[in-house]
Amino acid sequence: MCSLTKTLTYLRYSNRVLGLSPRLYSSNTPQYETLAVSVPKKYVYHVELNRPKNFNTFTPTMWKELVTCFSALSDNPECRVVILSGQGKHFTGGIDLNGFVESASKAHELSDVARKARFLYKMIGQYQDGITALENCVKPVLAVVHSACVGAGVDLITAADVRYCTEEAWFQVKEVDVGLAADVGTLQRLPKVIGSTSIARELCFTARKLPAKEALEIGLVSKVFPDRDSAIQQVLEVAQSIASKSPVAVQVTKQSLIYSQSRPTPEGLEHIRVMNQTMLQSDDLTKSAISQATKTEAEFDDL
Ligand SMILES: CC/C=C\C=C\CC(=O)SCCNC(=O)CCNC(=O)[C@H](O)C(C)(C)COP(=O)(O)OP(=O)(O)OC[C@H]1O[C@@H](n2cnc3c(N)ncnc32)[C@H](O)[C@@H]1OP(=O)(O)O
Repeated sequence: MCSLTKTLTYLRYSNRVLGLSPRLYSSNTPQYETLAVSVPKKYVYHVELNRPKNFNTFTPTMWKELVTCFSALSDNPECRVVILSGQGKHFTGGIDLNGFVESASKAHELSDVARKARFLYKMIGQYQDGITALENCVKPVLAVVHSACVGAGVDLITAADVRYCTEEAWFQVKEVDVGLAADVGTLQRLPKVIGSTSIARELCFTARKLPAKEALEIGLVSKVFPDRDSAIQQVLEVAQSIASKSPVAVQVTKQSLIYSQSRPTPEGLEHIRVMNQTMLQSDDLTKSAISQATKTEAEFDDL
């Protein structure tokens, strides 16, 4: 082996062992089996569902990796905003039906109803955690959907902060068609996201395909782009704009929105009051004020 090949082999090996990838904007990009993480711009992380040959369907590994990945990004001071998209033909075809049948059939190996129930209760909880990981991540998550977003995909994107899609994208709350009541978030989040229980219930009961145009009309997505590349490019600009602002202000804003979405207003007000009795003392406040007054860009410390 020539010395250059040896060096490259060593670098690839040490990066893999250390969980690092040689990226320009960060020294901190762990890789996963079902998710690809990159850092396209400073402070902007891109998470891609990475099972393109299987339409990015959700496997037991993917549910677990969503938790690990979004929890790591939440804790990563170099990350200020996350873009979530899918590789390949579709954003996602939902849960991997073969894997799901296999996992669920493990319950049937148990002889007693209480033990079967406990097994399934745990499994559903683990899957719910994979979706809720997006909400628990204090950095804003911007989802970009192209082509199909089926079943678990809708659960996933309704836990994101902002949603965008391409013109040929479509959404389907498919669960009733496969004999399930959706149980990892759509029933709880979709009505709040679109602000219409009537439309949400119609979509959940009928499992009809919702095209991009209608998704925009009902407020499921903020904007529709011609194709995936232009969508990612434009959303990258939104992400950079968010990343340029005080991470204290942005992250506490997300925490307050999430906390308040399922609580009465007085509780939300108390929560932000307690948060801001500390956060208003941050240097970010002064830096932002100076930047606004002088029309200059502020540099904020990592958070
Ligand atoms: C505790 C429970 C937690 C979560 C539960 C979540 C529930 C769900 O996610 S419900 C939704 C489940 N998904 C589906 O029902 C997928 C339905 N499939 C489709 O809509 C389409 O196949 C497609 C994903 C949009 C892809 O369309 P297209 O590009 O036209 O390819 P096809 O020819 O339809 O499919 C090719 C091949 O892929 C198989 N396949 C598609 N999706 C899945 C899947 N989710 N799991 C397993 N296999 C899937 C499809 O059956 C075809 O297989 P062949 O053997 O080639 O026929």
